[in-house]
Amino acid sequence: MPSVPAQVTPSRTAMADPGPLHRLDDLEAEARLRLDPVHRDFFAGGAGDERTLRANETAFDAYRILPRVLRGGGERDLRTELLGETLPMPVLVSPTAFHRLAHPEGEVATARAVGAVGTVLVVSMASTTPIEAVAEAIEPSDRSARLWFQLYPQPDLGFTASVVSRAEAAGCRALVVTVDSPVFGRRDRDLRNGFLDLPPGYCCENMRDPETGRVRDIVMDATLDWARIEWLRATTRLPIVLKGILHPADARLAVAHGVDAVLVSNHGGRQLDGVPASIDALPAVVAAVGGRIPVLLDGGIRRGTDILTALALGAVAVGVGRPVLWALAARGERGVSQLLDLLRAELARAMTLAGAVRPADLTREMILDRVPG
Ligand SMILES: Cc1cc2nc3c(=O)[nH]c(=O)nc-3n(C[C@H](O)[C@H](O)[C@H](O)COP(=O)(O)O)c2cc1C
Ligand SMILES: CCCCC(=O)C(=O)O
Repeated sequence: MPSVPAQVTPSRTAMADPGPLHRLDDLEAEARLRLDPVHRDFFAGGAGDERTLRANETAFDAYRILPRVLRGGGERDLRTELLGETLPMPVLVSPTAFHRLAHPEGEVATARAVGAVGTVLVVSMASTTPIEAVAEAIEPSDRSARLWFQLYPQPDLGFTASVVSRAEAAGCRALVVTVDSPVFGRRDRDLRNGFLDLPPGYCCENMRDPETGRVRDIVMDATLDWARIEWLRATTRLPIVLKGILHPADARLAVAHGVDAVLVSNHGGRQLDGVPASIDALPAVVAAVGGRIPVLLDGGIRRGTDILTALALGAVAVGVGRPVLWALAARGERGVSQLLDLLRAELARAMTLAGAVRPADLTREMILDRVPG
């Protein structure tokens, strides 16, 4: 397998205290200074012409918040019920691969930071730290991160079952099955950069064969179908979240197959270019599901007002992907905590200004859509 060409050596000297974080955007700028440009392109990039990647963020421009006033309420309460648990806020960390390319402490640093706020970290199947080590890193804390495990179902059912068992044994509380990747998206930046595999010394630790210790490649399986979801349903007692639902008909099928939640996502614009921005696909999925299971969303969430918009349009919670990688690369564990604190503070302020005390107070009528730019 080709390794990554040597590029700049990111500066990893002892980080001075980066100070407070005022804007999420600052993290990306700081990360750019520290990351190998090839890895930065892998994190930042999308498929094809990156139309969907851009749309994920810009689509929020077409929505306006119609606030209510004189509703009082004092302190905001961001607590969110999801899959039988109470999260401190409606924000999850979406699964992203290869955190050790962002920071030497990788997924362990991410998990500790997520633990500090006690929300959900969806650990990628393509994590560069084994799920057991991620779980151990957060064990001693009383405000632990809740770990969910993201799965690319593999054609080898025995191996898939063994990965699911590992996730269960490590204490993961849900299985997030990615269904938008029957084949890998075509990503021009990575092709140009020759980034086809992890550099020496890193691997997808969750792909280690329990018997041989050999690390398998992740297979994007074009035979994946609803029968395999039924098989998974019968294989695990963990709640199953389908990640990568965009079509309302698929959302209805998800409900019919006993899935516990759907995550409206286009994989951060990295799979099929030309699909709608996640926020634009959300309302039809919410309508199709009709409250029977929770609907989550990721893609382009960068501000508290983006979270507010998604919740008002019917999402129960949202995920963030790239911002976590920028935070990790820029400031390590502290950066990820600062990012989550910033999103929480921005959401609380936006809710206060919009007259909502709790997420449940955010309703469809508070959003005007198709506002011309
Ligand atoms: C560098 C990178 C790696 C990703 N790796 C995975 C992955 O391993 N599994 C997965 O289901 N989604 C993966 N995703 C998609 C994210 O879970 C999420 O859907 C997306 O990043 C959300 O959009 P955002 O980056 O605009 O927040 C990845 C995204 C990025 C940017
Ligand atoms: C095999 C790694 C998959 C990571 C991924 O899902 C992505 O880059 O979007």
